[in-house]
Amino acid sequence: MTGAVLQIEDLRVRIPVPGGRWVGAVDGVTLAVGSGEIVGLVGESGCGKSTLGGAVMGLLPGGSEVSGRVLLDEEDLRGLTDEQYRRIRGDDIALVSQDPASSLDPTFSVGAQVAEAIRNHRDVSRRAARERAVELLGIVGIPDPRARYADPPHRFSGGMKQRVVIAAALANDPAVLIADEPTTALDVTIQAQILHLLRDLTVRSGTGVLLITHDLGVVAQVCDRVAVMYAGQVVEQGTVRDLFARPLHPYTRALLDSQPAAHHRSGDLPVIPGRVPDLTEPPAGCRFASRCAHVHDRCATAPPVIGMPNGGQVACWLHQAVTEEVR
Ligand SMILES: Nc1ncnc2c1ncn2[C@@H]1O[C@H](COP(=O)(O)OP(=O)(O)OP(=O)(O)O)[C@@H](O)[C@H]1O
Repeated sequence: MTGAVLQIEDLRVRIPVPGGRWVGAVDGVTLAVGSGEIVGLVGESGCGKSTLGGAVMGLLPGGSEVSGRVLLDEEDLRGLTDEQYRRIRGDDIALVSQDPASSLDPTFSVGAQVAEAIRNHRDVSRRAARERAVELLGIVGIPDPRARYADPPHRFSGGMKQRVVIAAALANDPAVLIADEPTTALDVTIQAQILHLLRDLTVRSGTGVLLITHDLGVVAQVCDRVAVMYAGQVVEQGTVRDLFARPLHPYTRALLDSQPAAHHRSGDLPVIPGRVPDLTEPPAGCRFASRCAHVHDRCATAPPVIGMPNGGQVACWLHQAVTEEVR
């Protein structure tokens, strides 16, 4: 993609674990997010989604080894010092995570926290930051924001807290927002409101969003494109419309078939028979082979990434005859 605000190229992340071993949590991921675009990153627990988000945010477990490139507006973030990273975090790149309560300081008012997010990165007066914070609280749908400015987080519901977190994250118009399961802790109706809020705000500001979720229902609601991650690798990516209408990878199909029905509790995880392989010793060849109904001798060799005529990509031998290899 040209003009991507976030371009991830052949990213690999290894995390050290006891016994001198390494978890290859992200293994050769290439992915782009355009301005104002929402790209869903889906997969079961343990597939490396949060580690990928952490690599973009510069927030990985100590001792992790990273290779590949993470370009933010064409600048490679991988060479940044901790201090440089601290400066761009909350400014050029921002994070909204699952639990709004842990993102907010219980001892400060919500308004002060949004104002601080502004003053950490902008040389503005307290008064100007306060006015902007009131405005932002209004934009994210906090009723009567001037009156609620001084209230501490515990006076807000989970959904309202997440709105405050979004206000703080978008305070400085970041180029990229990493939203890691932003609605998993919320009930279904509130979930939809928060997702639509994110969609409206980021499309309007041109912020590119990487939306990490295990829930394809969330992807269907707000994403433009989606990347399906399995065992540290992206196995399929494409537009939401194409991928839902015609999933190509057997893992994508299994994920779609396993999504909890609408009446189930929100936050339920998909259930696919078998489990994600141990990423300290990933299998050679296709990593989904042991769970795949279409497994074949050739799956003992890692499949190529194949470009489809509609612009999508899939890493599966089933489609090799269809078009050309991308890499
Ligand atoms: N701090 C850590 N120390 C050791 N291993 C880790 C650490 N963080 C992640 N991992 C491992 O990296 C792999 C990918 O984990 P990650 O949390 O990125 O996956 P995920 O898809 O985001 O899962 P979830 O949806 O449960 O958050 C897993 O095998 C996990 O055990």
